[in-house]
Amino acid sequence: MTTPLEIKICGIKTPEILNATIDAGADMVGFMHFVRSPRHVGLEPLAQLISEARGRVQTCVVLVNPDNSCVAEIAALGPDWIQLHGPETPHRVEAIRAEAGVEIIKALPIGTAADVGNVQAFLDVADRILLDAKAPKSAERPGGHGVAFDWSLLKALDPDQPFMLSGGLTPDSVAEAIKTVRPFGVDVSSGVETAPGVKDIKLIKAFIDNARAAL
Ligand SMILES: O=C(O)c1ccccc1N[C@@H]1O[C@H](COP(=O)(O)O)[C@@H](O)[C@H]1O
Repeated sequence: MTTPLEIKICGIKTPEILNATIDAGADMVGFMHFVRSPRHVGLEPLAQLISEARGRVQTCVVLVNPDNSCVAEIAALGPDWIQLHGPETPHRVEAIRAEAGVEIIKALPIGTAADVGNVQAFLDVADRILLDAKAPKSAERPGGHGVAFDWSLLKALDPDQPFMLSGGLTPDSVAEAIKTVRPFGVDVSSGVETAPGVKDIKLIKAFIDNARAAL
């Protein structure tokens, strides 16, 4: 399925929210498998969620610097994508892609012009690049803080290079983000929650509707 804008709703934990998100028109759903996240989903519920979503929406499991056994466990569940959201090097991303046999989204933290310069090194080893805000220094996890970054930094990117945008997007800011940055896709977690890890279907629907209306 080709869509002009790919919309990913991340941090889904329950079948109710999964089904409502699919009904609302998301292109991809993300499941966190990282114990320090308030959106963490263990292996058993993860298997059920992926199975329920299969063929209805693209599925993505978000991992942070996973070891080989974690990669193998997740790959065995058959997600469409694995998102690597930690300090994985290009070499490690390439190895995980080969080991898992699953398409890879590499998330990269953006806070400075030098961070934008890092993107180039991942273009050949990841299937998609996701640009996210850099986590606060004291943070216990590298993403999902609901913090935006300075989108003007992205002017330094090759305009023909597709990327997904995340970091503090909300139903109120997503249209402006799309018009300003022209990303291939958008990704949200905190901005469609009422508390960390608690998704709200009205906010999810508003995010998707506002993103589609921005095109
Ligand atoms: O959501 C988390 O808890 C999380 C933990 C570890 C790595 C990534 C995480 N979330 C991802 O961060 C971006 C942006 O999230 P937000 O919209 O700013 O809350 C998104 O890809 C989340 O999946």
